[in-house]
This record gives sequence, C-alpha cells and structure tokens, in this order.
Amino acid sequence: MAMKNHGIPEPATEGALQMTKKFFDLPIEKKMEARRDLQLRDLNKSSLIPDIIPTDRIPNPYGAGDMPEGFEFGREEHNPTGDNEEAGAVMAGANVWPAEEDIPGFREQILQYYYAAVSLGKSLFPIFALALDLPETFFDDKTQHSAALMKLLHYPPQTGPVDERVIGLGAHTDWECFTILWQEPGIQVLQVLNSEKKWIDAPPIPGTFVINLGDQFARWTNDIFKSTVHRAINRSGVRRCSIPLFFGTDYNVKLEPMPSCISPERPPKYEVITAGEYVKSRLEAAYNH
Ligand SMILES: O=C(O)CCC(=O)C(=O)O
Ligand SMILES: [Fe+2]
Repeated sequence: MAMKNHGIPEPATEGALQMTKKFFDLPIEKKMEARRDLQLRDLNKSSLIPDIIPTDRIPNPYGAGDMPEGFEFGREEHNPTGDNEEAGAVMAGANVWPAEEDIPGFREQILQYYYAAVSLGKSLFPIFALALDLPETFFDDKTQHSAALMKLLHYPPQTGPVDERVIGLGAHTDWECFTILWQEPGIQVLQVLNSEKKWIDAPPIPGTFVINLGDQFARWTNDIFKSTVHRAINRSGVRRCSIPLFFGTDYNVKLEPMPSCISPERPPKYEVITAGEYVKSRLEAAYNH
C-alpha cells in the first residue's frame, strides 16, 4: 500500500537520496570500509549480521541477476536490549559509517531521515492495533527497543537478456512487522504479487512511501495481515536507489496469534516463536545456504 500525508518533508528524502548516490559513487575500497559485518567480526560479535555489499538478505531463487549494493545501519545505541548480548548483536550491532572526509555530511543527513522515518513507523503501530480490534496502546510496551534497520540500496541498470533469471532482488517477503520503503522518483523497479498471483508494478508515487507488511506481523496476526510478496528488477537503463526501513518488534516478544485473529475456522497457523529468534532463524537460513 502507498502512504501519503506522512509528515516527512521532501527535502529529507531528497537529501537522503543525494547522499545515497554519493555513497555508491565512492570507490569500492571506501564502501568496503563501511561494512558492518567485518566490524562486528572484529569485535568478536555475531557473524550473523548480513553482508553489506552486496545485499543478499534472501537467497535469490534465480541467482543470476545483478544484486543491488546496500549500506545498512540501525539505531545508534549499542545493544539496546542491555542484558541480552545476543539480542543486541542480532537486532542492533554497531553502525559503521564511511569516513566523514570521504563523504561530508553523510551520517548527519542519513540519520536525520532515519529518525524521521523511525518516528513515522512508531506512529503506525496504534493504527495497526486499531485495525486488529486491539487497544491503541497494544504495541507500546512491545516496541520499546524494536529493531529499525535501514538500508540504502543501489540497483545498477540490468543489462543483457530480459528474462526471469535476470532479477535484481528476487521474490521475497520482508521478515519484520512492516517496511517503510522510499523509492527514487521516476524509475519503475518494484513489483508486488497481487491476490491473483500476478506481478504488478508498484511505481514510485511522488510524496508517498510504500508500506509492505512483513512476516513478524503475518505470524502474529495468524495471516490476517499477509506479508507482501515483492521483487525489484531494474530494467530502466539507469541506476536506481531505494531506502527501506524494516520495522520489527522487541526481541523477546512472543509472536503468539492475537485473540482477534484466531477462531475455530482460523486455527493458529504458525508455531509460536519470539520476534528475535524468528529474525535470527531467517538470517541463518539465508546465510548458511
Ligand atoms: O528496492 C526496492 O524497491 C525493494 C527493496 C526490498 O524489498 C528489500 O530490501 O527488502
Ligand atoms: Fe523487501
């Protein structure tokens, strides 16, 4: 779905886009310095944090495409879950920024957009709660330190034969509750699978964000909220950037079907697991394949 009247001013998204382009214009060595996974391994932390360049958070069923490059970061507070070291490493982890002299103002500009998008995301939870016949405050104590991972993505133009095996980001669902996705204006890349199992274009609409529902919500709502299956193929002939923000819930929250989402006709579909363990299992599956 597309969201408008979200309160994030255009200069914030435009500024983030310009910085994203500058980042991907950096020489490869500089971009490699900003790899969070390497930093984490050096710190002897979890090696589960996905690689930054290239982004392949999901196994690509076709595997033949130009995968997008990505720069990933989360909240600046390290280990927000405090006593839960493992949770901290999986859900947060230290951000690794490129050197300020290589790209002046990058961190500031990107974080400005990040925090605006995070507060927008927080404001959506009460709306989702009401849609599920739950008290408006239902998610408040479950989203205190929730993962809010942002990625800056860069899709080179895809060249060569245009067929199903040449795909940027293959068909997938996002793992968290929902994703706030900003797309570079004027370039059609994103597609979503509709209820008739047909791929439809989800073009960037000026002034809007795409909201994709993710798997944590699907499990929690027993599929009343269905995860959006989507993919990204850049056949525009020019490069294209996008900025997803993946919004999850706190690590220890049990994704137990909400009472309003189960009935004799709709028995629970999923095994109960905590939000954090769920994301961790998806990471493991994606990186140990
Ligand atoms: O770039 C896009 O439009 C989609 C990105 C996406 O789906 C993802 O990173 O999970
Ligand atoms: Fe996605």
